[in-house]
Amino acid sequence: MIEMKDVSKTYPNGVSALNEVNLSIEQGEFVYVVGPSGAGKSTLVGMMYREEKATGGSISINGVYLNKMKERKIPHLRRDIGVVYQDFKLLPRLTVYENIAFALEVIEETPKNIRRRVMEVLDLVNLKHKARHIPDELSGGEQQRVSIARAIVNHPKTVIADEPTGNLDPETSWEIMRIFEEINARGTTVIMATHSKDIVNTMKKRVIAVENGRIVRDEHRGEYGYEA
Ligand SMILES: Nc1ncnc2c1ncn2[C@@H]1O[C@H](COP(=O)(O)OP(=O)(O)OP(=O)(O)O)[C@@H](O)[C@H]1O
Repeated sequence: MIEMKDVSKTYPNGVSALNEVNLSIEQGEFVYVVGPSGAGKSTLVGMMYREEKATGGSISINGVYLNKMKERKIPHLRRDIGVVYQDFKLLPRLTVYENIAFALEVIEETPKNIRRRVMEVLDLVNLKHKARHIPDELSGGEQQRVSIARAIVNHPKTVIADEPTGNLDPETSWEIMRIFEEINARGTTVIMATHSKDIVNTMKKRVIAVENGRIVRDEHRGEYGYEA
């Protein structure tokens, strides 16, 4: 469960990006975060994995309070939260296999378990045949599938995605969304900031709308609510 109580964020330059936000997300939910450009979506989801630190209020994930967390504990937190970015953030010199295995090597999994688990997630995203390729040899959609595989390889309880289809064409975006649906169906919480009206309106999930750093709407089976 993720809980935010009166969470605010003012950046060092004085920009107030979030204002006393309250929200609660249960394990296993699928939540879209929508809103105009600059509304505070990235700031909101970034605070859930301590990419951004709140300047007011409290955030907890499964009972762990993120704003009190010491910097050295952050890698530990990230083991339980998978993150997917708009621009994939794959390591360019490593193969697909190595990009995914890396997350398991740092926690000193046995080579046998690493191999089994990497092949399992590659199978889930349908990319076993590209295991030995480097990111540059893949399409955008394939690179995003690798980054999703990397995000879930540790069996995180939560996956946070910040505009994961922002760089992809509509058809490829739907392939990516089917993978997120599958991940969510297995019990993982999925929280996704997006500008995709089509996806939000078709999928009928919980929708949280942010405007000027405040939550202005929180609906189950919600709509995008803005022009695309
Ligand atoms: N590192 C930063 N330093 C200062 N201001 C920032 C920083 N990051 C974001 N902001 C400001 O905070 C506000 C919220 O930005 P944020 O990126 O969270 O919005 P967003 O809804 O994700 O926008 P977009 O849809 O364009 O990605 C904006 O006014 C933005 O300019």
